[in-house]
Amino acid sequence: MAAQVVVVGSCMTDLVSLTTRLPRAGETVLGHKFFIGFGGKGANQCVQSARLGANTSLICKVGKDSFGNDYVENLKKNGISTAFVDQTTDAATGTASIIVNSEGQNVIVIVPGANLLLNSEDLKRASDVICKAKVLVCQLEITPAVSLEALKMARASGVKTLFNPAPALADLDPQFYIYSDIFCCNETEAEILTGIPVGNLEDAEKVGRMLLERGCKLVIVTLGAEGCMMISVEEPIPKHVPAGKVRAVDTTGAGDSFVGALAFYLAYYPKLSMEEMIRKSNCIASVSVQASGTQSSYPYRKDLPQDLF
Ligand SMILES: Nc1ncnc2c1ncn2[C@@H]1O[C@H](COP(=O)(O)OP(=O)(O)OP(=O)(O)O)[C@@H](O)[C@H]1O
Ligand SMILES: [K+]
Repeated sequence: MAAQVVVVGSCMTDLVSLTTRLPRAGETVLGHKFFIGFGGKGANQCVQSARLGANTSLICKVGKDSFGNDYVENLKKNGISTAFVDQTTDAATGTASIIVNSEGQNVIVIVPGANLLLNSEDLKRASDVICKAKVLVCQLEITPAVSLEALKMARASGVKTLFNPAPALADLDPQFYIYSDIFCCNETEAEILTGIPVGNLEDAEKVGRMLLERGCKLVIVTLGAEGCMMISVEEPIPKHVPAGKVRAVDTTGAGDSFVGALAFYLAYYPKLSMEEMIRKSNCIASVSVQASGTQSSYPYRKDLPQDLF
């Protein structure tokens, strides 16, 4: 079965230590808990899509090391095709070393490692899968030029492109706007890209109009508990799509849950209106904020209200 949702993006192993306080330079502190999590925006989005029932393939690079081996296992457990997951000896699997103190403050070191070695050759090897997809999803945790090339390959084959400009780059190549059918950013990314601080719906609408002018066909700005703002060339009057009220315990990874869910609806329910797809994706992301962690908080189709399908 060909993958309907193809993600070109990152895998990161999260190494999380919990301590009472953060160490100062040169200091050693004793932590009380350690755990390893699977993260990276590309993999997160792919996992959420797969858990909703999408046939998925992730195009990425990890190290030929124990973290890389474990990551491949994790993708397989989620039913994701790993045919284009490459393991390299030239760099380590991407890691995020995270220390969290009892006030919830953190310090984080990200080493992208193998993610930055994903290249044009890897895309060419996967071109058949990219060109036969319904939806291609990209972010910016790999070399941006590689993401852009993947978007161009998809566009040339009439594959819908969903681009999440995260983490944001102030000097984003303007071609990204043109090659994104759907450009989906959060408030921080919106501000870095446009210089407009987003504190409310009106600000998000201004961002949306500016990004349409830059060449996007459809812009979504996610607004946390407020849901999303959408605006498109076809429907230039901005719409607010609210999220349901829930008790949030940990919003980490909500943006990736939203993007993964949206990719699923674009691929499998193309006749739904965009507003309805966003409403359903809000529902799924709002489930993820009610559990801790990133992928560990992403819901499976069997545990969701069946009217979402
Ligand atoms: N408190 C909340 N209640 C309900 N839904 C939420 C809440 N926070 C986030 N969501 C859902 O998740 C989506 C994405 O959230 P947000 O805009 O915070 O993304 P983000 O900043 O990229 O997230 P993160 O960086 O924490 O992964 C929202 O559009 C909404 O659907
Ligand atoms: K979460």
